[in-house]
Amino acid sequence: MTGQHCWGYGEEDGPSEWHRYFPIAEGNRQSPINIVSNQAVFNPSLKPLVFVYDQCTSINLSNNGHSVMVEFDDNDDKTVISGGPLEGSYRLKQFHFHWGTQRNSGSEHTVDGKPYPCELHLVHWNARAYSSFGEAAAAPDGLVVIGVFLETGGQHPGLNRLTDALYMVKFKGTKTQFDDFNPRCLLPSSFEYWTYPGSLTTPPLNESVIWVVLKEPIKVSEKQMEKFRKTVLFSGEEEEQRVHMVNNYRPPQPLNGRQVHASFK
Ligand SMILES: NS(=O)(=O)c1cccc(F)c1F
Ligand SMILES: [Zn+2]
Repeated sequence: MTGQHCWGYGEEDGPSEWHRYFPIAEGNRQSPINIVSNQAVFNPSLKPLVFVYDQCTSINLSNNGHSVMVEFDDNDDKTVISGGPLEGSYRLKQFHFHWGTQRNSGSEHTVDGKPYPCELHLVHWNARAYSSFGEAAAAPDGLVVIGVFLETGGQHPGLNRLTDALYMVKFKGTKTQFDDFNPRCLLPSSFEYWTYPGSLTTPPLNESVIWVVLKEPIKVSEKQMEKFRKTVLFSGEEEEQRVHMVNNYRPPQPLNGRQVHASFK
């Protein structure tokens, strides 16, 4: 493990080892967490979430060795979220996923101890207060990540364009053009959510994220989940070992007295 370049999800370099190079791993506002639904406090002052995604410009789909990610043009306020617990709007930078080997593990957040097979993260940054994503990622109110649970059920038509393109980003460090993908199709019908102050769930684990986890999962088919599990690798094309990208999730971290708020009763 050398600095921010080399960490993973294996025995030697996985979540239990991250504290060696990223001591904030043992901080007091780490993510993910287990959400205990009957301890979440309904906060009537929380506003509805507003997703302004219609003018979004997706750029590429890539495999960064930790997840598969779709990046967006964030040079202006075309694609933002506002409302909810937020002051002002936050710009969409990228979305990515975390998943397991079968349906009883894979998500990062859990609800009453229950994991989902996959979790989508839509990463936004505070472009009003900071001049770059990097600067925002170092600030306590710099980032907002929307967490969406994926549950297995019927096929999700909107996800097919992505799962059909995964073969293009099989290896770590590969990317492919990916235009005109509007992530609104990956949102559930209800925008009810839990929210709490937390961190990135991967190194550098900055404690700069306002988490907004949607209660309603979206349904994807087992076949679509299998595409994630069987197509993309942690390893690069030049590496000897071919290791499927699975179980790229950090387990829940101590709440350390944080309050989880609910937008709903
Ligand atoms: N898993 S995660 O959503 O916390 C995350 C991961 C990498 C970079 C980020 F900006 C980020 F938000
Ligand atoms: Zn994530």
